[in-house]
Formats: sequence, C-alpha cells, structure tokens
Amino acid sequence: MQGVSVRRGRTTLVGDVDWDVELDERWVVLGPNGAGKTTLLRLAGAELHPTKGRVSLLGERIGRTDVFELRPRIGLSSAALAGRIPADEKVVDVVVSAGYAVLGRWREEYDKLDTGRARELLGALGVEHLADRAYGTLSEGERKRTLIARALMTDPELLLLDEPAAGLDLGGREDLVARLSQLALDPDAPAMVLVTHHVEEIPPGFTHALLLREGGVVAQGLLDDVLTEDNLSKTFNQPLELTRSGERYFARRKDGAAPTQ
Ligand SMILES: Nc1ncnc2c1ncn2[C@@H]1O[C@H](COP(=O)(O)OP(=O)(O)OP(=O)(O)O)[C@@H](O)[C@H]1O
Repeated sequence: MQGVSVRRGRTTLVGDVDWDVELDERWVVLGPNGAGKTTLLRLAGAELHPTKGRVSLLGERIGRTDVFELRPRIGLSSAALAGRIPADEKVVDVVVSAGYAVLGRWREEYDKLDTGRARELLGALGVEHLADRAYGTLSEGERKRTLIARALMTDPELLLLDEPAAGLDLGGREDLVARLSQLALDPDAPAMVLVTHHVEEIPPGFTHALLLREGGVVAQGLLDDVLTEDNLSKTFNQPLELTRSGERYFARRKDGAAPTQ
C-alpha cells in the first residue's frame, strides 16, 4: 500500500498508510476499537478500494485487475463472513464451499478430493470430529477454527484473520494461538496478517507488527522493534506495562495510572 487513505464523508477511516507485506512475513495489526484495523484488512482482501493511494495485492494493482480473480488467492476469516453462514450448513461444507467461492452447499456438488482436503484442514485445526455437524450448533471457538480451515481451503497466497480469538475462553484462545503459531512457523504457509486488540494473542512465529491508532500508523516493522511499552502506550492512549515471557507478550495498565476518559 502506498499513501493509502479510506474516507467516508468527512471521516478518515485510515489515513496515509504505506505498508509492504512480503510473502514470507507474518504480520499482526494491533490497535484499539475503531482504529481502522478491519478497514485495513478489507483493503488487503480486495474487498474495499482506497479513496486515495495505491494498493497492489499479489502483484495485481487494485482498480486495474479483476477482484473476482484475485479473491480466491486470498483467504479471509472475519466476523462479517461468519455472520453470513447459514446455521444449518454442514461444517465440512462451510470449508469445502470456499473452493467454489460460495456460501451454502445447495449450489454445488463437491468433489470427493475437495471434501477430503476440507476434512484434513479441519483435522489440522482440531475440529475434524465436527465435520458433519451443523455450523449453527458449534461453539464460538469451534466456529473460529472452522472459518480458518475455510480460509485455507483454496491454498491462498495470503491469509487474513480478523480477530480470530475474539470471544474465546482462555483455553480456546491458548489453543488457537498454538495452532496459529504452528501455521506461522510453517515455511509453506501463506503470508499472514492477523488483526487483534490484544498482545496476548500474538502467536509465536509472527515476525512483524503494525500499530494503528485513529486511522494512522503509530509504528510498523519487525515485531521486536515495534512492540515496545512506548509504542503500545501511544497506540492505546494510556500508560501500559509490557512484559515478554518466552515468545509471548502480556500487557496491562501501569500501577497507579489514572483511568482514561
Ligand atoms: N461507512 C462509514 N462511515 C463513517 N465511519 C465509518 C464507516 N465505516 C467505519 N467507520 C468508522 O471507521 C473507524 C474504523 O473502523 P474499523 O472497523 O476499521 O475499526 P477497527 O479498528 O477494526 O475497530 P474494532 O476493533 O472496534 O473492530 C471506526 O471509528 C468506524 O466507526
């Protein structure tokens, strides 16, 4: 992205962003509510055109390419997508239908090979036993894993995950972080961008971070350089203490700091 802004009326959702993601990188986009994270991810998923600036994805310039050809090369898991899945859709079909860029099994008869791959992906995410259940009967954590399996179904070159751990309990979060870490460390895995509000959700193996506040970039670059107390405090507009334990990060407000408005 070069000089990218997205505006709606007088509101700037993201402003003047320069950002490069290489295919072997795993990025976390971190920022408070309303910072513009989802907007940035939708730009990266060819779901949104910038108001200003240039976006190129997988060698194709947005505005000069057919986004319908580009989108299957990008795997996306988001709450918006989750909300469009029919409750009675079979879990394996939620995954396999990604290869046909549809939601809802009724449209296609799927190939056995594809169904096998979908089950394999569900297995890699620890939910193969749910393959024949209706999506609507799954817990939040099981749904998130199903959606990640779906995002991987087309063997994408870029994987975009919008708050994959939101709504999970502690065990569910830790399990998902471990699985995403495995994926991040796999050299054959696609480039990854993960949006989150919480440093605790950064999976080991992620290499880069972009910190966003009020639509602007506070800092971006190698994770270790960018994730500092100063940068995090600026991003969340309060004095934060950041600790690192092994490959994981933890943050909390500094002792004695006054609550923000
Ligand atoms: N169509 C629109 N018109 C005006 N403002 C909008 C529009 N769409 C989004 N916004 C605003 O743009 C800002 C950025 O939204 P975005 O969803 O990208 O933030 P986010 O960082 O993903 O937030 P969250 O963490 O709460 O999901 C928000 O303040 C939102 O209210």
